[in-house]
Amino acid sequence: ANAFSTKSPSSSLPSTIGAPVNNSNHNNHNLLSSEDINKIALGGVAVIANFVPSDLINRMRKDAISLQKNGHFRADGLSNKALGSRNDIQKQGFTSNGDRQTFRGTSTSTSDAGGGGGGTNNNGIISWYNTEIGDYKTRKEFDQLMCQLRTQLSIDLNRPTLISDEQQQQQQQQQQKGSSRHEITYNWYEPTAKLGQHLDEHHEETKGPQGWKYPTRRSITWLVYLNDAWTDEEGGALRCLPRKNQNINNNANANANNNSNNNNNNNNRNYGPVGSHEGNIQIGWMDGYNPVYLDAFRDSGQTAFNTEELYIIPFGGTIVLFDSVTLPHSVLEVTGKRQRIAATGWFHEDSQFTF
Ligand SMILES: O=C(O)CCC(=O)C(=O)O
Ligand SMILES: [Fe+2]
Repeated sequence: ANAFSTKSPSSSLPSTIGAPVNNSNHNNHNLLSSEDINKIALGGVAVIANFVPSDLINRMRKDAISLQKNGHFRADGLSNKALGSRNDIQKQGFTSNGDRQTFRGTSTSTSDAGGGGGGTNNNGIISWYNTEIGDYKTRKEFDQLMCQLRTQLSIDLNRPTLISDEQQQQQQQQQQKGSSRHEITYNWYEPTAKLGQHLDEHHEETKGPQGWKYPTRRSITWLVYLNDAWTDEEGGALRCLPRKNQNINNNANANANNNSNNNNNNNNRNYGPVGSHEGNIQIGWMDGYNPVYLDAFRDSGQTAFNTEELYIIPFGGTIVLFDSVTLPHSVLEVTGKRQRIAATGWFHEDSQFTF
């Protein structure tokens, strides 16, 4: 299958606020089916095999390997706040063998899950767009595919600020510097490396004063695996805990009506889209009338009880997409002999200062 082929929207959705919309005017950038869009909108995980052509995957893998050889990756893990700044690799105790290593596309991050090495060169050029290292042409080609994807997500998920500064971004890209609104990285796991369970972004409300500090925050996470095939036995699966029973047939009214049935019918407990939209400051999702933030360890956070478990094998060419706030996930230990290589990134949208 050609990753660039147009897929037509199939199902129609209830038009609740913030629900994904079927817009017939976006055929030029229709990389995802409406089924995939619905999964992302409703707290699930979209997984598409062979999304990126194998020729491009092979060139990206070679690029990552050459950047690794030339010392452009940095050990990078999940920071422990008790140990101080996450940028202090030594304090945090990250190692190249035990932790993820990152070749970063930006130096800015609003989240614990990000941060890490690389960033910009002396001219302020983001590493991904640095023409002087590795295979810039290939990284640029991939970047263009991801920009197309972001445009579709912005329209179909009804998250306008995913692309609202498009013009500014284009200017920045012309200067080959990249944009802080799109983090784009290579990630590298040596055998025995793993990554603990985390969320890529947190609800503004659970971050306290920090929550309103940055103009943008992560909105959509994307992962593209670069491994030449991969087997279960090699470990390194992506473990996800998506919301259970994402049910697109339930609209806001069904939500209210069925609320009293919660005890009898747990399967139909959660309704409505996840993420940021009008009047909803980026909750994980609504459980009846209660917002579920997922950051249970934070004062204002809550736990989601109604999740299922999903394991994704990091097979070359596969793309994985999910809402950055909603999905707890981890990378299981790489048990085989090969390195696990991926391109990963985050599309940003505006932080919500008022509601
Ligand atoms: O590589 C993966 O499958 C996931 C990586 C991840 O969760 C992250 O970098 O935040
Ligand atoms: Fe993550």
